[in-house]
Amino acid sequence: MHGPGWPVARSGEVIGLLGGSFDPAHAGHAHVTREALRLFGLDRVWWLVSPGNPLKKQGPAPLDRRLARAREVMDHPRAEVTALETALGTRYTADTIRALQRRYPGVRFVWLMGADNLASLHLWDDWQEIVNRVPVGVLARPGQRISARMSPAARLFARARLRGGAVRGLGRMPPPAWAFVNIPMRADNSSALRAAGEWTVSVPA
Ligand SMILES: Nc1ncnc2c1ncn2[C@@H]1O[C@H](COP(=O)(O)OP(=O)(O)OP(=O)(O)O)[C@@H](O)[C@H]1O
Ligand SMILES: O=C(O)c1ccc[n+]([C@@H]2O[C@H](COP(=O)([O-])O)[C@@H](O)[C@H]2O)c1
Repeated sequence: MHGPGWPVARSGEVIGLLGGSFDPAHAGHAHVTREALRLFGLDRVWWLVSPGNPLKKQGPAPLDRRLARAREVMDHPRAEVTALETALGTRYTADTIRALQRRYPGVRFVWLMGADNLASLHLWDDWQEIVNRVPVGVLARPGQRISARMSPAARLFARARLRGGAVRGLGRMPPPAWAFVNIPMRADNSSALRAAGEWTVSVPA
């Protein structure tokens, strides 16, 4: 049983987790979510709208505002926008995954991310534990394919990489298992939207 506000998942379901600042959410996030649902054999995807990326110095826009925008952008029956990290009181991904596995026993979680995050995964707290706890699905992003494939994480876990048709079974593979998919890429990014003044960090009066 989960209290109000906790997304529902049945035992045995495969749930992709897309963590991010979503400051603001954009069509690139929605695109990678649809591709992940299609390619990795996922039942659903939950967006984890972060209280704040632990590696970023500047805090993001208020959570409620980011959640509202994310819900406008992501409209899919099998995708859900959540503030789970705020509810769980976690900020680091390893802590979030441990907490979700405790709260949802029997549910299979898959960590999803763009190629830029694979390139810097080795800087995350307990990053090897993340890869050893859940399968990881990586989606191509412009300018990041080579840095991601040459990254410390890709090298250390080279033997755990799935290829070809095996990628479809990612969610049911025992970790460590990861896949990189060469989807049609979209250049959307939140930094550009902030720089263009389309998303101001200050709270509206
Ligand atoms: N266009 C995109 N293609 C592939 N992956 C993406 C794309 N945009 C975002 N992602 C992935 O979605 C997740 C959340 O991204 P995030 O909220 O940081 O957006 P962002 O556009 O990367 O933001 P910023 O420009 O502020 O760094 C990350 O794993 C990121 O790699
Ligand atoms: O756990 C960490 O050390 C860690 C370091 C950097 C980023 N992350 C997570 O990576 C996801 C993408 O972050 P961002 O800010 O690039 O959208 C988000 O869920 C962050 O919490 C996690």
